[in-house]
Amino acid sequence: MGVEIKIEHLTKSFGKSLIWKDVSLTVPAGEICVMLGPSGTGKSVLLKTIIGLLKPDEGKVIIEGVDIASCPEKELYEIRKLFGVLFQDGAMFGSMNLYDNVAFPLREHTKKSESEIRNIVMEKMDLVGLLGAEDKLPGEISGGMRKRAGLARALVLDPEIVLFDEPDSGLDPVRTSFLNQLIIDLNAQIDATFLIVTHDINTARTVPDNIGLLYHKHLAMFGPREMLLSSEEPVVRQFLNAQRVGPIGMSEEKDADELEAEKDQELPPLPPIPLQQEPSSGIPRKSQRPPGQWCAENGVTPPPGSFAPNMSMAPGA
Ligand SMILES: Nc1ncnc2c1ncn2[C@@H]1O[C@H](COP(=O)(O)OP(=O)(O)OP(=O)(O)O)[C@@H](O)[C@H]1O
Repeated sequence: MGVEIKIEHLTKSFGKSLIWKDVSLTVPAGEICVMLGPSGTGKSVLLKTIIGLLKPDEGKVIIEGVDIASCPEKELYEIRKLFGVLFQDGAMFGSMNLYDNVAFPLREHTKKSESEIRNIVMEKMDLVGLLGAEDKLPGEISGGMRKRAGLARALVLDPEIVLFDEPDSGLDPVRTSFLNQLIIDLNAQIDATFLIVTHDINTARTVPDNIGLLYHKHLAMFGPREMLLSSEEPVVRQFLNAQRVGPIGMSEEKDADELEAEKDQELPPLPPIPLQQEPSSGIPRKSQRPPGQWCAENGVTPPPGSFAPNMSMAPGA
Protein backbone atom coordinates (compact mmCIF):
# COMPACT_ATOMS: atom_id res chain seq x y z
CA MET A 1 0.00 0.00 0.00
CA GLY A 2 3.05 2.28 -0.28
CA VAL A 3 4.92 3.98 2.49
CA GLU A 4 4.59 7.56 3.74
CA ILE A 5 7.52 9.98 3.32
CA LYS A 6 7.65 12.45 6.19
CA ILE A 7 10.05 15.37 5.86
CA GLU A 8 10.60 17.60 8.87
CA HIS A 9 12.43 20.95 8.88
CA LEU A 10 14.96 19.89 6.25
CA THR A 11 17.80 22.29 5.42
CA LYS A 12 20.56 21.67 2.92
CA SER A 13 23.54 23.73 1.78
CA PHE A 14 26.71 23.04 -0.15
CA GLY A 15 29.48 25.01 1.54
CA LYS A 16 28.13 28.56 1.98
CA SER A 17 25.43 28.08 -0.64
CA LEU A 18 22.01 27.42 0.91
CA ILE A 19 19.82 25.22 -1.35
CA TRP A 20 16.63 25.21 0.75
CA LYS A 21 15.69 25.76 4.37
CA ASP A 22 13.09 24.36 6.74
CA VAL A 23 11.30 22.14 4.23
CA SER A 24 8.50 20.13 5.87
CA LEU A 25 5.97 17.98 4.03
CA THR A 26 4.31 14.58 4.10
CA VAL A 27 3.83 12.51 0.98
CA PRO A 28 0.95 10.24 2.01
CA ALA A 29 1.28 6.48 1.42
CA GLY A 30 0.14 5.42 -2.03
CA GLU A 31 -0.42 8.95 -3.34
CA ILE A 32 1.18 10.69 -6.30
CA CYS A 33 2.98 13.98 -5.61
CA VAL A 34 4.63 16.33 -8.06
CA MET A 35 7.47 18.64 -6.99
CA LEU A 36 7.89 21.78 -9.07
CA GLY A 37 10.27 24.72 -8.96
CA PRO A 38 12.38 26.91 -11.20
CA SER A 39 15.70 25.42 -12.36
CA GLY A 40 18.32 25.19 -9.67
CA THR A 41 15.90 25.35 -6.71
CA GLY A 42 17.12 21.96 -5.50
CA LYS A 43 14.48 19.48 -6.62
CA SER A 44 17.03 16.81 -7.51
CA VAL A 45 18.90 17.55 -4.28
CA LEU A 46 15.63 16.91 -2.43
CA LEU A 47 15.18 13.52 -4.15
CA LYS A 48 18.78 12.56 -3.33
CA THR A 49 18.25 13.61 0.28
CA ILE A 50 15.05 11.54 0.52
CA ILE A 51 16.90 8.42 -0.60
CA GLY A 52 19.86 9.15 1.69
CA LEU A 53 22.43 9.85 -1.03
CA LEU A 54 22.89 13.35 0.41
CA LYS A 55 22.85 14.25 4.10
CA PRO A 56 20.86 17.34 5.12
CA ASP A 57 22.42 19.95 7.43
CA GLU A 58 19.33 19.82 9.61
CA GLY A 59 16.01 18.01 9.73
CA LYS A 60 14.64 14.52 9.28
CA VAL A 61 13.40 12.24 6.53
CA ILE A 62 11.25 9.62 8.22
CA ILE A 63 10.40 6.42 6.38
CA GLU A 64 8.70 3.65 8.36
CA GLY A 65 9.72 5.30 11.63
CA VAL A 66 13.42 5.53 10.68
CA ASP A 67 15.13 8.90 10.17
CA ILE A 68 17.22 8.14 7.11
CA ALA A 69 19.12 11.42 7.52
CA SER A 70 20.76 10.11 10.69
CA CYS A 71 20.41 6.31 10.74
CA PRO A 72 23.43 3.97 10.48
CA GLU A 73 24.54 2.87 6.98
CA LYS A 74 23.26 -0.67 7.55
CA GLU A 75 19.73 0.54 8.28
CA LEU A 76 19.90 2.96 5.35
CA TYR A 77 20.82 0.05 3.06
CA GLU A 78 17.69 -1.82 4.20
CA ILE A 79 15.40 1.22 3.87
CA ARG A 80 16.74 1.90 0.36
CA LYS A 81 15.30 -1.43 -0.75
CA LEU A 82 11.87 0.20 -0.39
CA PHE A 83 12.77 2.69 -3.13
CA GLY A 84 12.71 2.53 -6.90
CA VAL A 85 14.24 5.48 -8.72
CA LEU A 86 13.75 6.57 -12.31
CA PHE A 87 16.68 8.81 -13.18
CA GLN A 88 16.42 11.56 -15.82
CA ASP A 89 18.05 9.67 -18.70
CA GLY A 90 16.91 6.22 -17.56
CA ALA A 91 20.53 5.66 -16.36
CA MET A 92 20.96 2.49 -18.40
CA PHE A 93 24.28 0.66 -18.74
CA GLY A 94 25.08 1.25 -22.40
CA SER A 95 26.83 -2.06 -22.97
CA MET A 96 24.03 -4.22 -21.51
CA ASN A 97 20.82 -5.09 -23.32
CA LEU A 98 17.51 -4.04 -21.76
CA TYR A 99 16.97 -7.47 -20.20
CA ASP A 100 20.28 -7.35 -18.30
CA ASN A 101 19.74 -3.71 -17.36
CA VAL A 102 16.34 -4.51 -15.84
CA ALA A 103 17.66 -7.69 -14.20
CA PHE A 104 20.62 -5.81 -12.67
CA PRO A 105 19.05 -4.87 -9.26
CA LEU A 106 17.74 -8.42 -8.83
CA ARG A 107 21.19 -9.91 -9.45
CA GLU A 108 22.81 -7.31 -7.16
CA HIS A 109 20.37 -7.32 -4.26
CA THR A 110 18.67 -10.71 -4.19
CA LYS A 111 19.62 -14.38 -4.30
CA LYS A 112 16.91 -15.23 -6.82
CA SER A 113 17.57 -17.91 -9.42
CA GLU A 114 17.89 -16.93 -13.09
CA SER A 115 14.47 -18.43 -13.84
CA GLU A 116 12.83 -16.37 -11.05
CA ILE A 117 14.67 -13.30 -12.36
CA ARG A 118 13.40 -14.03 -15.86
CA ASN A 119 9.78 -14.13 -14.66
CA ILE A 120 10.11 -10.82 -12.82
CA VAL A 121 11.97 -9.06 -15.65
CA MET A 122 9.41 -10.18 -18.24
CA GLU A 123 6.52 -9.14 -15.98
CA LYS A 124 7.96 -5.63 -15.54
CA MET A 125 8.87 -5.32 -19.24
CA ASP A 126 5.25 -6.19 -19.97
CA LEU A 127 4.00 -3.61 -17.44
CA VAL A 128 5.85 -0.82 -19.26
CA GLY A 129 4.99 -2.11 -22.74
CA LEU A 130 8.48 -3.28 -23.71
CA LEU A 131 7.95 -7.02 -24.24
CA GLY A 132 9.95 -8.05 -27.30
CA ALA A 133 12.60 -5.35 -26.83
CA GLU A 134 14.70 -7.30 -24.29
CA ASP A 135 17.67 -7.79 -26.64
CA LYS A 136 17.99 -4.14 -27.66
CA LEU A 137 20.84 -1.99 -26.40
CA PRO A 138 19.91 1.35 -24.77
CA GLY A 139 21.60 3.20 -27.66
CA GLU A 140 19.31 1.49 -30.18
CA ILE A 141 15.99 2.70 -28.75
CA SER A 142 14.19 6.05 -28.44
CA GLY A 143 14.34 8.27 -25.35
CA GLY A 144 10.76 7.30 -24.47
CA MET A 145 11.60 3.60 -24.58
CA ARG A 146 14.72 4.21 -22.46
CA LYS A 147 12.54 5.91 -19.83
CA ARG A 148 10.16 2.96 -19.84
CA ALA A 149 13.08 0.54 -19.51
CA GLY A 150 14.36 2.67 -16.60
CA LEU A 151 10.92 2.45 -15.07
CA ALA A 152 10.86 -1.35 -15.45
CA ARG A 153 14.21 -1.48 -13.66
CA ALA A 154 12.90 0.83 -10.90
CA LEU A 155 10.04 -1.62 -10.34
CA VAL A 156 11.85 -4.99 -10.17
CA LEU A 157 12.34 -4.96 -6.41
CA ASP A 158 8.63 -4.17 -5.88
CA PRO A 159 9.26 -0.73 -4.36
CA GLU A 160 6.96 0.93 -1.85
CA ILE A 161 8.17 4.36 -2.99
CA VAL A 162 9.08 5.38 -6.54
CA LEU A 163 11.00 8.60 -7.16
CA PHE A 164 10.90 10.05 -10.69
CA ASP A 165 13.48 12.69 -11.64
CA GLU A 166 12.00 14.58 -14.62
CA PRO A 167 10.49 11.51 -16.29
CA ASP A 168 9.27 13.73 -19.15
CA SER A 169 12.57 15.49 -19.93
CA GLY A 170 13.42 15.18 -23.60
CA LEU A 171 10.08 13.59 -24.49
CA ASP A 172 7.63 15.06 -27.00
CA PRO A 173 4.14 15.99 -25.70
CA VAL A 174 2.53 12.81 -27.02
CA ARG A 175 5.17 10.54 -25.40
CA THR A 176 4.86 12.58 -22.19
CA SER A 177 1.13 11.99 -22.24
CA PHE A 178 1.61 8.21 -22.71
CA LEU A 179 4.22 8.15 -19.93
CA ASN A 180 1.83 10.02 -17.61
CA GLN A 181 -0.88 7.47 -18.33
CA LEU A 182 1.61 4.69 -17.57
CA ILE A 183 2.51 6.38 -14.26
CA ILE A 184 -1.18 6.65 -13.28
CA ASP A 185 -1.85 3.04 -14.32
CA LEU A 186 1.19 1.79 -12.40
CA ASN A 187 0.13 3.66 -9.29
CA ALA A 188 -3.31 2.05 -9.54
CA GLN A 189 -1.73 -1.36 -9.93
CA ILE A 190 1.11 -1.36 -7.40
CA ASP A 191 -0.21 1.24 -4.89
CA ALA A 192 3.29 2.55 -4.16
CA THR A 193 3.95 6.16 -3.17
CA PHE A 194 5.12 8.23 -6.16
CA LEU A 195 7.12 11.47 -5.99
CA ILE A 196 7.72 13.09 -9.38
CA VAL A 197 10.01 16.03 -10.10
CA THR A 198 8.93 17.70 -13.33
CA HIS A 199 8.95 20.97 -15.27
CA ASP A 200 5.90 19.95 -17.25
CA ILE A 201 2.97 22.09 -16.15
CA ASN A 202 0.41 19.89 -17.84
CA THR A 203 1.75 16.89 -15.92
CA ALA A 204 1.57 18.89 -12.69
CA ARG A 205 -1.99 20.02 -13.40
CA THR A 206 -3.43 16.62 -14.32
CA VAL A 207 -1.43 13.76 -12.76
CA PRO A 208 -0.83 14.23 -9.00
CA ASP A 209 -2.88 14.09 -5.83
CA ASN A 210 -0.57 16.70 -4.26
CA ILE A 211 1.74 19.41 -5.59
CA GLY A 212 4.77 21.08 -3.99
CA LEU A 213 6.59 24.18 -5.23
CA LEU A 214 10.18 24.98 -4.27
CA TYR A 215 11.07 28.62 -4.77
CA HIS A 216 13.63 31.02 -3.35
CA LYS A 217 15.27 28.50 -1.02
CA HIS A 218 12.08 27.31 0.62
CA LEU A 219 8.95 25.23 0.03
CA ALA A 220 6.52 27.91 -1.15
CA MET A 221 3.48 25.62 -0.92
CA PHE A 222 2.59 21.94 -0.65
CA GLY A 223 -0.89 20.47 -0.68
CA PRO A 224 -3.70 18.88 -2.67
CA ARG A 225 -3.73 19.56 -6.42
CA GLU A 226 -6.96 21.55 -6.21
CA MET A 227 -5.52 23.75 -3.47
CA LEU A 228 -2.58 24.86 -5.60
CA LEU A 229 -4.57 25.13 -8.84
CA SER A 230 -7.07 27.45 -7.17
CA SER A 231 -4.42 29.42 -5.27
CA GLU A 232 -4.05 33.17 -5.77
CA GLU A 233 -0.65 33.15 -4.07
CA PRO A 234 1.50 35.06 -6.61
CA VAL A 235 4.41 32.59 -6.94
CA VAL A 236 2.14 29.52 -7.11
CA ARG A 237 -0.25 31.20 -9.52
CA GLN A 238 2.54 32.40 -11.81
CA PHE A 239 4.36 29.07 -11.90
CA LEU A 240 1.36 26.77 -12.33
CA ASN A 241 0.01 28.94 -15.13
CA ALA A 242 3.39 29.54 -16.82
CA GLN A 243 2.97 33.34 -16.77
CA ARG A 244 5.61 36.08 -17.08
CA VAL A 245 3.77 38.47 -14.75
CA GLY A 246 4.61 37.66 -11.14
CA PRO A 247 7.51 37.51 -8.70
CA ILE A 248 9.55 34.89 -10.62
CA GLY A 249 12.00 36.42 -13.09
CA MET A 250 14.39 35.03 -15.68
CA SER A 251 17.05 34.31 -13.05
CA GLU A 252 14.91 33.58 -9.97
CA GLU A 253 13.39 36.64 -8.31
CA LYS A 254 12.44 39.89 -10.07
CA ASP A 255 13.89 43.05 -8.55
CA ALA A 256 11.81 45.87 -7.06
CA ASP A 257 11.90 47.96 -10.29
CA GLU A 258 10.64 45.08 -12.40
CA LEU A 259 7.82 44.39 -9.94
CA GLU A 260 6.90 48.10 -9.80
CA ALA A 261 6.76 48.24 -13.61
CA GLU A 262 4.20 45.46 -13.78
CA LYS A 263 2.16 46.37 -10.71
CA ASP A 264 -0.81 47.72 -12.73
CA GLN A 265 -0.85 44.82 -15.16
CA GLU A 266 -4.00 42.83 -14.80
CA LEU A 267 -3.52 39.11 -14.29
CA PRO A 268 -5.57 36.82 -16.52
CA PRO A 269 -8.24 34.91 -14.57
CA LEU A 270 -7.23 31.52 -13.19
CA PRO A 271 -7.86 28.84 -15.81
CA PRO A 272 -10.32 26.03 -15.02
CA ILE A 273 -8.98 23.13 -12.95
CA PRO A 274 -8.76 20.07 -15.21
CA LEU A 275 -9.99 16.65 -14.18
CA GLN A 276 -7.28 14.43 -12.76
CA GLN A 277 -6.03 11.84 -15.25
CA GLU A 278 -7.63 8.45 -14.49
CA PRO A 279 -6.31 4.91 -14.84
CA SER A 280 -7.04 3.48 -18.27
CA SER A 281 -8.91 0.60 -16.59
CA GLY A 282 -11.56 3.14 -15.55
CA ILE A 283 -11.26 1.88 -11.95
CA PRO A 284 -10.26 4.81 -9.68
CA ARG A 285 -6.93 4.64 -7.81
CA LYS A 286 -7.21 4.00 -4.05
CA SER A 287 -6.03 7.53 -3.24
CA GLN A 288 -8.09 9.25 -5.92
CA ARG A 289 -10.50 11.90 -4.64
CA PRO A 290 -13.70 12.96 -6.42
CA PRO A 291 -13.26 16.11 -8.55
CA GLY A 292 -14.00 19.29 -6.62
CA GLN A 293 -13.90 17.57 -3.21
CA TRP A 294 -11.04 19.63 -1.80
CA CYS A 295 -12.58 22.90 -3.03
CA ALA A 296 -16.00 22.00 -1.59
CA GLU A 297 -14.56 20.93 1.77
CA ASN A 298 -12.52 24.12 2.04
CA GLY A 299 -15.13 26.61 0.85
CA VAL A 300 -13.11 27.48 -2.27
CA THR A 301 -14.96 28.35 -5.48
CA PRO A 302 -12.99 26.74 -8.32
CA PRO A 303 -12.43 28.83 -11.48
CA PRO A 304 -15.41 28.68 -13.88
CA GLY A 305 -15.39 25.63 -16.17
CA SER A 306 -13.37 23.51 -13.71
CA PHE A 307 -13.70 19.72 -13.78
CA ALA A 308 -15.47 19.71 -17.15
CA PRO A 309 -15.00 16.43 -19.04
CA ASN A 310 -12.56 16.53 -21.97
CA MET A 311 -10.80 19.57 -20.53
CA SER A 312 -7.55 18.01 -19.43
CA MET A 313 -4.92 20.25 -21.01
CA ALA A 314 -3.33 23.26 -19.36
CA PRO A 315 -3.52 26.48 -21.35
CA GLY A 316 -0.62 26.58 -23.76
CA ALA A 317 0.32 22.97 -23.05
N1 LIG B 1 26.93 17.60 -5.01
C1 LIG B 1 26.79 18.92 -5.14
N2 LIG B 1 27.74 19.77 -4.72
C2 LIG B 1 27.59 21.10 -4.82
N3 LIG B 1 26.49 21.71 -5.34
C3 LIG B 1 25.51 20.92 -5.77
C4 LIG B 1 25.59 19.50 -5.70
N4 LIG B 1 24.44 18.97 -6.19
C5 LIG B 1 23.68 20.03 -6.57
N5 LIG B 1 24.31 21.19 -6.32
C6 LIG B 1 23.77 22.54 -6.56
O1 LIG B 1 22.48 22.60 -5.96
C7 LIG B 1 21.61 23.45 -6.71
C8 LIG B 1 20.32 22.75 -6.97
O2 LIG B 1 20.55 21.69 -7.90
P1 LIG B 1 19.41 20.70 -8.39
O3 LIG B 1 20.00 19.88 -9.49
O4 LIG B 1 18.81 20.00 -7.25
O5 LIG B 1 18.33 21.72 -8.97
P2 LIG B 1 16.98 21.39 -9.72
O6 LIG B 1 15.91 22.19 -9.07
O7 LIG B 1 16.78 19.91 -9.79
O8 LIG B 1 17.30 22.00 -11.17
P3 LIG B 1 16.77 21.62 -12.63
O9 LIG B 1 15.30 21.92 -12.62
O10 LIG B 1 17.51 22.56 -13.52
O11 LIG B 1 17.10 20.16 -12.85
C9 LIG B 1 22.39 23.82 -7.98
O12 LIG B 1 22.90 25.12 -7.82
C10 LIG B 1 23.51 22.81 -8.04
O13 LIG B 1 24.65 23.35 -8.66
